[in-house]
Amino acid sequence: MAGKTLYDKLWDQHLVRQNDDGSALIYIDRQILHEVTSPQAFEGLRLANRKPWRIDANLATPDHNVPTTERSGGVELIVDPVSRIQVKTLDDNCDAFGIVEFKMNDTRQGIVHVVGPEQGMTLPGSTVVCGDSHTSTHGAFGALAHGIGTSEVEHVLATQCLIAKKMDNMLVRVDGQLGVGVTAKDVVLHIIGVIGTAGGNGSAIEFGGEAIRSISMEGRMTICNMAIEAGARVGIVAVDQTTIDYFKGRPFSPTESQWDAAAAAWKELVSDDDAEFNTVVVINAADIIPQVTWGTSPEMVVDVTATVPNPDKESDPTKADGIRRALKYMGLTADQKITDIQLDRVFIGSCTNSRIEDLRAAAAVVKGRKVASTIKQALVVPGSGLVKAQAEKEGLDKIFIEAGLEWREPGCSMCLAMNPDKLGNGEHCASTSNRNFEGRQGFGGRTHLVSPAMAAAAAVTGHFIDVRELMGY
Ligand SMILES: CC(C)[C@H](C(=O)O)[C@@H](O)C(=O)O
Ligand code: SF4
Repeated sequence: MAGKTLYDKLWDQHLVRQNDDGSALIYIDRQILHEVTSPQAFEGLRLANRKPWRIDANLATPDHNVPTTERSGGVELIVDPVSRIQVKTLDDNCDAFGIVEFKMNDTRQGIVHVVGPEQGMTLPGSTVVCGDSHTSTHGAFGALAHGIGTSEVEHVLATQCLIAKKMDNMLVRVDGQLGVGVTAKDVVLHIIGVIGTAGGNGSAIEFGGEAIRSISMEGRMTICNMAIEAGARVGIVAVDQTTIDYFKGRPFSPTESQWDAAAAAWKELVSDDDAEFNTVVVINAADIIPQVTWGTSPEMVVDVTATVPNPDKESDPTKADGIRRALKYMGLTADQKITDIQLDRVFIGSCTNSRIEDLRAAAAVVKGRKVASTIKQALVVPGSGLVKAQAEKEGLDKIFIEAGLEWREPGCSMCLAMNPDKLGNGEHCASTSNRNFEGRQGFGGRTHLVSPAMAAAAAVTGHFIDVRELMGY
């Protein structure tokens, strides 16, 4: 019998019951909650007169609707009534049910997918869910993590179990070493360019290979974060020493007396050498250079040195139509150079790229430079209050402010238009987030997905530029 993949192992370790119809019941170790997808779940509990089954398995924080400007005035200062009610409702529900919540003005508040790992709430070998598609982020730690719907949030709160169906196994192997100035974001955008936004449908993608092994935990989170953009609900990376080192001393990590046993168990969280995957995709790290999306789907991505595609050169009529539509929405012309795209705003943040390493990368580029005069706004939004504090300790805030970027409070911010940070109609934004759908960052807004270093380079030049060229790598 063939060996097991990491996904198989995690599944088997959490399987409570396998049903004949293919569905199964799996045990959920941790649930993370935010204000958008939890209100009806709590309401459901109330109506059924239930309590959460294991209160301390949950952690909550508001992120999507919080303003990122000065907010010491508390929840009442949220102008939009729907946003205000959502944040207040999360506060009230967590108070009522006794769930630990990092409220808006708690220094530990932030984007759920930054806060969970940072606190050690997400652990290797655990199952983690959240009513949010980018829960795939947590798979970077060798955890089985994916987004769930609101009714499932209620089910997990009530029973600590989830009805699920086992996915296929897919391996995306990135062989060789990444070049200087090429980051995890470029890797995942390149992968999506190769396999497409439906490439991972129905699969749990394990990211492996030499290049992935050499990437930090922050970078692995960036990659797993966008597994969902490749069609997979689950992205996963095997545990190694980098993973284990990340958890030392985090608030919810195993304590001193349990540490050795935990670390020994975590080391087993790798796919067996003879494990069989349903699909294997091999990518050569040397082929990856900084990436920029030009269209309205993450798979519409090219090298920064390339040109915008020409629909007349596309033989598949459906694809040609898709390119035409995207070019129209994006206000771009076929064959235009990517480096000729002028930008209006820059957004450095989101659960894809708002961790300390991302901020360091962006700061290294803007240091000693100024935001181009044609840029209306360049925002830096740390993923959590703790990331913000660390960045300030390192003086990164001063570098950003000095260069003319705005230094904000943590939250989802301009990743999606659920708070005051939005694009204007027709504006182009170099964004480190994960989705470039029509209207994602504001009505008529035009999103280009890039790495933090590339966004920073765009901020100081006003257009896309190969960051390796700017930095003289
Ligand atoms: C609001 C939430 C349900 C949504 C998600 O599930 O991903 C959001 O976080 C997003 O990125 O679009
Ligand atoms: S930062 Fe963006 S992608 Fe991440 S959870 Fe918030 S809205 Fe979703």
